[in-house]
Amino acid sequence: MEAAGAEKPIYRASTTAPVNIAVIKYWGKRDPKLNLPTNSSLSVSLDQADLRTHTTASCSSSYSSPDTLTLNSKPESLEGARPQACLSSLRALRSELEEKDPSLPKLSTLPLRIVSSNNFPTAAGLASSAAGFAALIRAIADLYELPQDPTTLSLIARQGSGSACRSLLGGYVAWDHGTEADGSDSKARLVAPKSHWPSMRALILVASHEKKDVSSTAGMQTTVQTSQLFKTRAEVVVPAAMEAMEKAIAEKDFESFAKVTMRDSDSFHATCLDTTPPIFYMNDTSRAAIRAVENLNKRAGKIIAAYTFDAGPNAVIYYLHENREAVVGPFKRALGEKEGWLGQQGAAIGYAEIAQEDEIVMAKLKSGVSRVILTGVGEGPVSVQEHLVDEQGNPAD
Ligand SMILES: Nc1ncnc2c1ncn2[C@@H]1O[C@H](COP(=O)(O)OP(=O)(O)OP(=O)(O)O)[C@@H](O)[C@H]1O
Ligand SMILES: C[C@@](O)(CCOP(=O)(O)OP(=O)(O)O)CC(=O)O
Repeated sequence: MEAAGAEKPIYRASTTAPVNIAVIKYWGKRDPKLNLPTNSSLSVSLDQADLRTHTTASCSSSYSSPDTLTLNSKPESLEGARPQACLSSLRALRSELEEKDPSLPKLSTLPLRIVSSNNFPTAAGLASSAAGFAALIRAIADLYELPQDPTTLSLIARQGSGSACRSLLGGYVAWDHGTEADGSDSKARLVAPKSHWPSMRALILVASHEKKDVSSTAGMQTTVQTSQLFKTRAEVVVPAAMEAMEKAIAEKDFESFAKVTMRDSDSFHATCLDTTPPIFYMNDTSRAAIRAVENLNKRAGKIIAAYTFDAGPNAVIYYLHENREAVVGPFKRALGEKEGWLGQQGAAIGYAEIAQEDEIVMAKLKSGVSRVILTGVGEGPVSVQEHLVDEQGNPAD
């Protein structure tokens, strides 16, 4: 935290936070108010060089109430129960510090001015809420100089958006569902840091920039209420998948990682289809991506790519760096004219021939994919000195 200006100081702290894409999906709440999940989940935090939220939290007695959030240059409400739960938990932790040490400035009593920017489309199924809430919590925790570790802070982020708790850590991250009624054991856990398995990559085929029609929050509530498959998924399918996934990560066994990833995505979307009324997050473009991945695995004679889909049609395809030509090459041939290939990773990959069996699916992808993102496993939130609020307390350009 740093303070600018003497009389009425502007206190500021800034952070970036990663997007995470789950390989075992969170879907269903056992307690909607505390945002407690029915099942555990596991994700990969992605490289912030490619996808990140940058947030500055500031407070000052020169600000007027209420607290404000500016997201991508537009005002965003903080009035909902979820952001309010996060803000009051963080203020309570700061006021504990202030009570213990009366010499500390009483930041917990000052209005907050938060400015944030996502370098990717917001609310298009690219987990913006996860990176967004993780950055919000981390930036305010840094502003308040809270001593709590990321796992403890994940308890707060979870109340903003469930998947956000996993973005407080880098690498391979689990969110244990926990069993306590108050949610005190429902938090993020580091399964393995990025350094354990740094060669994991992700090719994201952005199939939609549109805001989705059924939000994750609403969709999972309807699934809990109406799906018959849901109970088996939560009680049988996911616990077995979590065990298999943790083993696959520990052993850096990509084939197992991929099998579990694809099966879990299929299981989650089957549960959505089993909801009344049914929820369709995947579209023809998504299904073409599945076929393309199946075909390239068949050609390789082993599993070298794994698809997964969140609550939207975008495909995330995990693969290892050593297989980049075989996995990404055919997509580059078909989608080379789309935005997203110019970065270091995309430029290094050659154009592979499109196999005959891929011609139809690649044509579908060509018409349905708007851009690609090449990224990989990354680190957790990082404190930065670049502030989005200037020394006078105004949003910086
Ligand atoms: N940088 C940010 N800071 C604070 N809140 C954010 C930020 N970015 C996104 N959000 C919040 O998250 C909301 C979008 O969440 P939503 O769940 O609809 O989409 P998504 O996260 O992209 O998709 P999904 O979670 O299903 O993958 C935004 O409307 C906003 O309220
Ligand atoms: C399909 C998912 O991406 C669902 C994410 O749901 P959210 O975390 O957005 O839901 P809320 O807790 O209601 O905010 C799967 C996942 O990320 O695990």
